[in-house]
Amino acid sequence: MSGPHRSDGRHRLARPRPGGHVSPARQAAFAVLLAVEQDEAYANVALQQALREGAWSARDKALCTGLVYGTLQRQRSLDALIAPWTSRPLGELTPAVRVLLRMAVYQLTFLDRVPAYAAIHEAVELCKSVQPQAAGFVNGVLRSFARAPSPPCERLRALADKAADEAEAWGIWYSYPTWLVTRWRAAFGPARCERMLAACNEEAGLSLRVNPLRASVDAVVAALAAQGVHAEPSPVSPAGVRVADGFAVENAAVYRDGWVTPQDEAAMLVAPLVRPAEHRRILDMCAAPGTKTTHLAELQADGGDIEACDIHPHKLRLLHGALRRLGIGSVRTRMMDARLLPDLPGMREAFDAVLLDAPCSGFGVLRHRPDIRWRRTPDDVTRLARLQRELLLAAVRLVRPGGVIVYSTCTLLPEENEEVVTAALSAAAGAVVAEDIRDELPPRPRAEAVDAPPGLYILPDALGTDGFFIARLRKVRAG
Ligand SMILES: C[S@@+](CC[C@H](N)C(=O)[O-])C[C@H]1O[C@@H](n2cnc3c(N)ncnc32)[C@H](O)[C@@H]1O
Repeated sequence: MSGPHRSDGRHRLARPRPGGHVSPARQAAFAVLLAVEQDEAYANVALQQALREGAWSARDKALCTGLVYGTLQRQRSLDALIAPWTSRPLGELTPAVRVLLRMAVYQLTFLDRVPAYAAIHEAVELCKSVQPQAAGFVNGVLRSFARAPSPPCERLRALADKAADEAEAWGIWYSYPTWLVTRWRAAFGPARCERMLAACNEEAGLSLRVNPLRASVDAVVAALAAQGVHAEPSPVSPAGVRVADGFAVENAAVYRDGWVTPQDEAAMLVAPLVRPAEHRRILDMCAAPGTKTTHLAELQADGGDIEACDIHPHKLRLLHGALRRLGIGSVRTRMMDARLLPDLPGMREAFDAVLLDAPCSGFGVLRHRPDIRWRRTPDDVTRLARLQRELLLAAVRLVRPGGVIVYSTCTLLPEENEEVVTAALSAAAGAVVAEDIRDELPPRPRAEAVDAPPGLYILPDALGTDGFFIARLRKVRAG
């Protein structure tokens, strides 16, 4: 393979080899951030790969993760803070120097427990190992930054106050692209928008969905307690368990033995709305890596008939692994563009229920994917909305009269959500109608869900979960 990209999105990480002492956490964080900056690596994939490659203490793992996610998340704020201290615009520096400055200024600004000398010294040592001629420059910028009289947060506030308008000011202060702030303000109102901006910068907790084929919520809580891990039933989903920070679930028996699947609690609300117990033949159109497919099968006690489709073979392999681990036998998989499914023989109106958990811009999962905010553009949103409309129209052709379609995304833009469903309702000319799903939600999300007819949102500031949009349509006549 010639370039840095591989078909599964994984990356070759070039580790720097500094001469002076640099903690393994900072070395690895730098390698991941550089891969994101210069090779457009996905941060979560590159980070997982880096963490798999070493024997990590829990402390180093947490520091590395915090540095990668924090630096990416706060990138706009950091760039604004750094700009006054460099003679050249940041965009003209090499990716390595840009990343080193951001990583160090992130520590100097947002991490109270990291001493300034450690952040600066290790940035300079790392610089010597990758671009020695720039080490003096990095040292000078960081020392001047650290010596400035006012605290960095005050300086950031002053920079935000100078912005042209409130959306730009929040973009600098909370570190988001202005276009996204503008759209959230328009969709959810200024007060809610500001709460969402703050919430998506919080660290995500770990939640697990319990596989009822193998265990109960109480049994999982007890098994974890026996290992000294605090867990408690989720207040959001009856299938969920919240687990204490820092728990490495992939190494735990409850995971290996198929008792649990890591899943955000808002995502756990989607599959029950398909009403799997009432619908035997279900199509999951965009299924991989299968977190919701397996939930559907669990809710059918593995006694239904589920077809799971996805366009990407490497993601379908993850789904196959999940089926094996969870002991599920009622799911068949198919690799293809789901928009073409209605053209296959025997597929038209063949399903009692269809789940379309559509590919989307992902702005509801910023806590897990902080780099998305810089990666996605308004053009991506327009392109995704077109794909979503086409997929939903295919879903209408695939479900039988009387059956249901659940449409969900983990993004928070009307263009990809209520506008997609509204367009499908009008294109279907009365063949499908929207259903009110609020009363079928568990009590906490029922109280917190925000109406966005023909669907609803679970917003990320409400329950400490990711943000989701969910709508359900029922086919009332053939068409
Ligand atoms: C939001 S993810 C699905 C997540 C999955 N439902 C889960 O809970 O694990 C969207 C998926 O759609 C797939 N996809 C994108 N375009 C597609 C298409 N035209 N047909 C089928 N799958 C597609 C992507 O590969 C991705 O796995």
